[in-house]
Formats: sequence, C-alpha cells, structure tokens
Amino acid sequence: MPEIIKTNLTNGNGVQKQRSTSFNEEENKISYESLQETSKYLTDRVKFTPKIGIICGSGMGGYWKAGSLADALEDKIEFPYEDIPHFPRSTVEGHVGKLVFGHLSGVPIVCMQGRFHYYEGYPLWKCAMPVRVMKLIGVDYLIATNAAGGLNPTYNIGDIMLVKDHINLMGFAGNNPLQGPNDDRFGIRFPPMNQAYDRQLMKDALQVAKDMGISDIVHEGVYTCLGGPNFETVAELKMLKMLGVDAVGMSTVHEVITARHCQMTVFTFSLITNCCVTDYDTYELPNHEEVMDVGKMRQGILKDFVKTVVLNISKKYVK
Ligand SMILES: O=P(O)(O)O[C@H]1O[C@H](CO)[C@@H](O)[C@H]1O
Ligand SMILES: Nc1nc2[nH]cnc2c(=O)[nH]1
Repeated sequence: MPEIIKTNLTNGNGVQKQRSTSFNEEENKISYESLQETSKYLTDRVKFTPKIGIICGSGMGGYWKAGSLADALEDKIEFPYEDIPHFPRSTVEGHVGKLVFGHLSGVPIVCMQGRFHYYEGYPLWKCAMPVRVMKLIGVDYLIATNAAGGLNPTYNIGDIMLVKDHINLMGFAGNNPLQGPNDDRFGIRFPPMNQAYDRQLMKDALQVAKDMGISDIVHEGVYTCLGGPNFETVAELKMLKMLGVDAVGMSTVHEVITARHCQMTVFTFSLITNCCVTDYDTYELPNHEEVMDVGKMRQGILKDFVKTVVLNISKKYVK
C-alpha cells in the first residue's frame, strides 16, 4: 500500500491546507541503495566485471535461440529478470527477459536480452533503471540497439542506422527518466546532452562496417522515441520528417539519457525493420511480426558487427 505523505501548505492568506502526496517506491524512483542491492545480487554470482553493456532491440535478442548475438556469448551466466531484485519484467514478444553475462570475442560483457518500454506501463526511469544497475556493476560503455521504422527515404529494410543524435519528444512533453529528486551519486542535476553519442565510437563503427563490406547499408541519422504502442499516423510521420528525424522507435532515448547522466560512453544503432508509410495511398501496415523477422534475418551481420565493435572498444578504450 502506498505510504501517504502529508504536506503543509498555505493558501497565500496564511491559512493552512493539507495536501496528500502518494509515495510508493514502486511508482517513484528506486533508491541508490536498492540498486546497490540489485548490483550486489549480480556481482556475488558473477566472477568477472564487464565494462561493456549491450541492450538488444526487438528481435535482436535471439528469442528464437540459435544464431543470435546473445547466442554467441561464451561462459554464459543468465539471470531471468524475475529473479533479480527490484527488476521489472519483460512483457513484449521478441524480448526474452534475461540479463546475460558472458564473453563476446573474449571480452567480458553484460547483455540485456529484452528491454523495458514505456507502453508496457513502466515509467521512463524504470525502463532505464537497468542502465544504472550496469553502471554500479562497473560498465562504462553502453551499446544500445533497437528496431526502428525508417523515415529517411534513402533507407531500406535491413539497413543499419548509427544514431548520431536523438530528439527527445517525450521530454518535450515533460516526461524524462531523470525527473524527480536528483541523486548526485549517479550524476548532476542538469546533464548536457549535445554529445550523447560518442563521435569516436561512431567513426570506429563506420570503419568496422567498411572492413565488413557493408558500408552501403550503414547510415548515420537521428532517432526519436515515441511512447507507443501504436505505430504512427501518416501526419505524425510527415511532421517527424520535417523535424529532421531519420528513424522512429519506442525506446532507447531514456536509456541513453540515463547512461549519459552517469557518465557512460554510448554507442547506439537502429536496425531499420520497416519503411515508414508517409502517404495515404500505400496500404502496407507496419507490424511487430515484420519487425522481429527482420531482426532474425539480419542476425548474422549484426552479430559480427557488434562483436567487432565490442573488440574494438575493449582494445582501444577499456582500461
Ligand atoms: O525499440 P525496440 O525495443 O527495439 O522495439 C521496437 O520494436 C517494437 C515495435 O515493433 C517497439 O517496442 C519498438 O520500440
Ligand atoms: N514507433 C515506431 N517504432 C518502431 N519499431 C519498429 N518499427 C517502428 C516504427 O515504424 N515506429
């Protein structure tokens, strides 16, 4: 049951009135101490310290098991989300719901096989809280992946868009994962966001794409997150296009903001799983099955791409 906090206010004429504020740890921020409990639960059970964390987008976390990025991990230690203290539960198809520790190309990593979305009913801070858990475990580099609709007309289904920037539309509407009291142990009250996506990691990833011979399907672009769960109307997409958005999704932005708040270095890419329909004469309907199918279709390339990016970060930057 929520604990009721009574606050004394005056009405301006010196007359006292009482306001009741509902405070419930599940609805409001989870404390630093609670997240330390979560992190301790994990570090007590894993004998290596990953410096790199990966979040798998829809269809990219290997819900079909074989051949995926998560499947490529060696010495795996898996934690179903329901076993981890204070962790939310995955409810979306294509998001397995496990935190997996292991080695990718010999590099220790932690991987979220399934993320949390606002439309599942979680507040943004809760969608992003695993990022803080990663930070407490020792992760300094976040690789966040997502499935997104391609709005840029030059993009094709199956392309990869390296995210160079985002538009935090939900933030425009006053919804932000950092809302509420700031805990300075994570980061500062007013974090800058103009260098959210690390330029050097992007350049390195472009070189990886070149070396793999896939430069023709790799772009740099601007991502936006909408609340979902419905896909967009034609008018909404036209508006987003005018704003300079290249790909549209329902995730990632709040994770990136939370990661930058606690000084993580961020690399993000979108897999373009569908082309956004921006005219009324096209009868194609975006759907989640297609989104997952494209993830599966691209699993081989994505696995090799991420493995090389991870190896590169580990060799060049991780201390
Ligand atoms: O962003 P991820 O988790 O990759 O998933 C994307 O795909 C789903 C829609 O098919 C939405 O959840 C959208 O956000
Ligand atoms: N909002 C949104 N999210 C997506 N995820 C995958 N495709 C899409 C899309 O077209 N729109």
